[in-house]
Amino acid sequence: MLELRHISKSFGDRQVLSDISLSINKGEIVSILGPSGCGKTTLLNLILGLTELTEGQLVLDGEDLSHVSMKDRGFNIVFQDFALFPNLNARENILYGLRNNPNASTPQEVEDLIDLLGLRKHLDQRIDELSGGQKQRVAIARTLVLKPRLLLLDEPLSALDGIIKESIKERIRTVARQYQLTTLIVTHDPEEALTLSDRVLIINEGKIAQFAEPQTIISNPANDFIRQFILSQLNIKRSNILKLFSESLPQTTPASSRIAKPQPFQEFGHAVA
Ligand SMILES: Nc1ncnc2c1ncn2[C@@H]1O[C@H](COP(=O)(O)OP(=O)(O)OP(=O)(O)O)[C@@H](O)[C@H]1O
Repeated sequence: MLELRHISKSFGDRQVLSDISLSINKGEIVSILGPSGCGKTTLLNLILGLTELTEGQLVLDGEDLSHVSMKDRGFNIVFQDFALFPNLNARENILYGLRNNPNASTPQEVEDLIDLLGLRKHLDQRIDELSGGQKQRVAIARTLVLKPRLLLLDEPLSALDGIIKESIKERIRTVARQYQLTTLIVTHDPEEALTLSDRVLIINEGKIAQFAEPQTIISNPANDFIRQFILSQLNIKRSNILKLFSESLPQTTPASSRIAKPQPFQEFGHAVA
């Protein structure tokens, strides 16, 4: 279990995060959602160890990691721009991290991961010959061969759309379940957070606005900020949200009354990105 205990962060006089306390279960997928500047990236960087805490503690399975270096925390992040090597092919990128840590995965584990992420037929292609979804899967594979104790994803779907996005979501879920890998995802997109995660952490102005399961956030938003933040996005993408949460929405709210009868959720599990 990952525990954040009364975490605060200031840059100079400016407090960016204040008194963040929560626990995340092993294998859980949690999205960190909030408007631009609310402190999402700062929180991710504090967990990763890129930034020092001002106050509070970060504890994993009872071990206090608050002052442990980034390298020794054993976490890993997939950045928004993938940070792949364009002159290497997909296989070389996946294996790159193992050069300094050759025993992190066995050859069989690497092959299993390649199959799990559907990358076998792309292994000999150079990075600039791959689609956005394929690059994202290579970036995830390259991180996973190092067997991180925690997977952090920074806006993993922002460069993708439609069926490719759904396919990557499905794969992130499969990886988290199969490897019991606690996964934290930064996003500014409510639809993404609500459809991908077990629980969503909504931050507003550096404080927790709500930390709950998607259905609870939809049916029982904690305050006006959530109501407006979620509902305004629902108005744009309501059909997608409703496919998943039609039963959770109160029947009498203005938003739900404007919405057409929900269609069954379309399964994209076998789509190829
Ligand atoms: N190194 C720093 N020094 C000073 N202020 C910083 C630093 N890093 C972040 N901030 C400030 O902290 C606040 C939160 O920034 P952060 O990047 O965490 O927000 P965010 O929610 O990730 O935003 P976005 O969605 O736009 O990336 C911002 O007001 C930002 O200006």
